[in-house]
Amino acid sequence: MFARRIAVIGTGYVGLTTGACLASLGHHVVCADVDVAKVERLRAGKVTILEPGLAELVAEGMAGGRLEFVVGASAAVGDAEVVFLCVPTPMGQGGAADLAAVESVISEVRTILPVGSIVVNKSTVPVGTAARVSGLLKRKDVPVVSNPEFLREGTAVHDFLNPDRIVVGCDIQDAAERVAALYARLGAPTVLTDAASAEMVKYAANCFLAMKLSYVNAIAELCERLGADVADVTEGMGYDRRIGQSFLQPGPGWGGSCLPKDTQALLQVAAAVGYDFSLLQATIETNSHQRQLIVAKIREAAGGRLRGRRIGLLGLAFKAGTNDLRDSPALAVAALLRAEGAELTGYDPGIDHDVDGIRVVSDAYEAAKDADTVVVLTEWPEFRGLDWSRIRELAAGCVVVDTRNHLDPDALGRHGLTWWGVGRGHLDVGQSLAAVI
Ligand SMILES: NC(=O)c1ccc[n+]([C@@H]2O[C@H](COP(=O)([O-])OP(=O)(O)OC[C@H]3O[C@@H](n4cnc5c(N)ncnc54)[C@H](O)[C@@H]3O)[C@@H](O)[C@H]2O)c1
Ligand SMILES: O=c1ccn([C@@H]2O[C@H](COP(=O)(O)OP(=O)(O)O[C@H]3O[C@H](CO)[C@@H](O)[C@H](O)[C@H]3O)[C@@H](O)[C@H]2O)c(=O)[nH]1
Repeated sequence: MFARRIAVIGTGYVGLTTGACLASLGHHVVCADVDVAKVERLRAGKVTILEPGLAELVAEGMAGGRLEFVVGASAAVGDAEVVFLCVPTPMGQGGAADLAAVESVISEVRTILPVGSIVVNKSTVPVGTAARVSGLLKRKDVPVVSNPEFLREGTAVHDFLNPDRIVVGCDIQDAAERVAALYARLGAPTVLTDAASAEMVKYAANCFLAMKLSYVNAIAELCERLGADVADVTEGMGYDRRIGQSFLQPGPGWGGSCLPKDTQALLQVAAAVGYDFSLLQATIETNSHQRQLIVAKIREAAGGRLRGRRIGLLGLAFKAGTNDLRDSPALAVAALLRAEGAELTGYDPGIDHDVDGIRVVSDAYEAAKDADTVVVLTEWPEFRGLDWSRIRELAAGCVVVDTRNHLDPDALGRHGLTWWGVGRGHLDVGQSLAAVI
């Protein structure tokens, strides 16, 4: 393998992981960000996002002289052979992806990119963006390649180094092959395609995952109304290899920094070409409805009203293993509870500051203290091992609403608590789950 000189623009979840992992594969990487304080922290070896193994890889790369951090894209690209764009593409007006950061980097570096270098788009961008970036670059010698990233937050390093697949798209085959070669050591299946198809893979995959989750949340609601147990239903579905066991866990709705914006963006892209993507629209609406259903469940658990009720929230991040609060379903549910007059105290292992009107405390017991209802919103493993008899003593009420079906219902029942899951019925004090379903 040839070590390449690589620039990575943007040092967030994707950029920092890409930079540190490519350095660990032997490449020489310069990472750039506009956020001066972030660059200073990274230079001091401080990684503030919660990603297992990332701080260690950053330290290793810096110590080995293969990874450095600079302020501003122009300071990174001077002698780069390959330039990765890992900047945000947030939801813009009307739901379309906002490409301002991508465009700003291109206008910053277009005249100083080395002859024959390659621009690689790793940010999630709508079909046609590679062509648009090419047009902005006005550099016939610099191909633009689409190489979408599929890592998940909380397992970013693992996912980057053990990908299910690498997708590389460019209308110039040689450029696509040069980018694919950077990952050769990973031995992953590689899809070499045109730029538009590579861009489409990313949205098609994320929207499919969102659709799977909305579907399973709808099935969970039906299970609840019909007296079936969604855990057994999804297990039974998942053994079918065409369906698979993963992404079948019902919850308070899907969220995070990607699925919500990417579903909206594809909807806009579809509308722009005259296609009414009602399946995707329903996927989004079902997700928003799921939050209402969860709030209705908490309201019922709290005795039919939320005004003045104290609700103890366990988990605030959009899923376990991350301290990312962007588009967190937990915060969306919390906002609805607050709008109905509930008083919220919350605990999350990754969060140490108050958020959106939620008084954030430093452990689960403090969150449960005096709570009329305790609600699990994020599936942190530590919640399984809580001392439920202590929670029973501290809380004012005795219902735990487990929106992730994460806890052991029998363990709660043994300590005088009533467990309410999603799509699994209720477990009242002294009952075992088998008795109610
Ligand atoms: N977070 C994920 O799990 C994930 C996974 C796959 C793909 N993506 C996609 O990757 C892209 C980046 O996502 P992220 O979560 O890493 O974002 P992020 O917000 O964590 O990080 C983006 C970084 O880019 C920096 N930045 C913004 N403008 C810049 C500029 N002009 N020059 C240099 N730096 C600049 C920001 O300061 C920030 O540090 C998005 O398109 C996202 O959809 C994200
Ligand atoms: O069975 C499940 C699985 C997930 N979720 C929820 O779905 C959301 C998204 O989860 P996940 O996909 O693990 O999070 P992300 O880190 O946002 O990763 C998604 O978005 C990234 C950014 O595009 C992609 O790279 C990843 O492949 C894609 O999984 C979260 O709210 C989860 O709690 C469930 O409710 N049930």
